[in-house]
Amino acid sequence: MSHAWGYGPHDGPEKWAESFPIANGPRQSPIDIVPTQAQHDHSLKHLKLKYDPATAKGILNNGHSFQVDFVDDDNSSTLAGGPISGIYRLRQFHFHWGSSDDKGSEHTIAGTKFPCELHLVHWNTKYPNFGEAASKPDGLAVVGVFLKIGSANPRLQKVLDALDDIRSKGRQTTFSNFDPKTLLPASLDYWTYEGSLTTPPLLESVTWIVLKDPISVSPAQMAKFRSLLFTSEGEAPCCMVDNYRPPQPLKGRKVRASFK
Ligand SMILES: NS(=O)(=O)c1ccc2oc(=S)[nH]c2c1
Ligand SMILES: [Zn+2]
Repeated sequence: MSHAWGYGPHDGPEKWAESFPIANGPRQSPIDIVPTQAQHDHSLKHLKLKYDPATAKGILNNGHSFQVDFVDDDNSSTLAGGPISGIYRLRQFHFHWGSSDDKGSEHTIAGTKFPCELHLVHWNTKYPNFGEAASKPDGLAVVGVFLKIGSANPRLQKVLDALDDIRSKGRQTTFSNFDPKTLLPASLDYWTYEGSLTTPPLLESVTWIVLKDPISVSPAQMAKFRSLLFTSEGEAPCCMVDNYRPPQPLKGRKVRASFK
């Protein structure tokens, strides 16, 4: 049975529970982060990000977003410290964005939406691979970064320039020698909470680490994101926009802050 899902009126987030009942689970993502309700936890460590640009492998339009994939067969590109124990390997990064600049992020801050959100996806090396880790409560750690409209961000440009080659669903091309650390803001202050994948299968296996400070993106750069298609070559083209899930119920979870 196909569990085809998307972001439209007939297959979007309001319909996902029909095929993925965990959509109504106790630790779903994203959430609205309310800074005044987040508790500063001084035991939270600094994030330790070690990324080797040589592990960048390719860039793919998967029909829901685009992702940059990394070689993850050793500990060349990893996340450690922060709220997690052990070492997590970088698997891929991708984005979520809106059809206009007033929406697009998945997490929100006291109700404020950003035009875009970056997710850097890592898996716990106590498990043999990403697929196994994705089914464990401590299997994944995703670093979320907000993008805010401002001056053009030169660090995004190599990624955006590759989008012309992957306009349609299923298109991929090589993407090498890229350090995702260049996409992070100067401050690594973060909020953290226990959540899930924000797309089906919505597995409740993610320790979320959402950075407080955004990076910039220009309106012209946002137009590049919106030039992608949800659809394959030969299908009626449908612009890839509004590929975000709205905030989900907190259900008693605590959000901790690494900063005062
Ligand atoms: N949007 S996200 O929660 O970062 C995320 C990360 C990795 C994923 O793998 C599958 S499958 N769906 C995913 C969603
Ligand atoms: Zn995501």
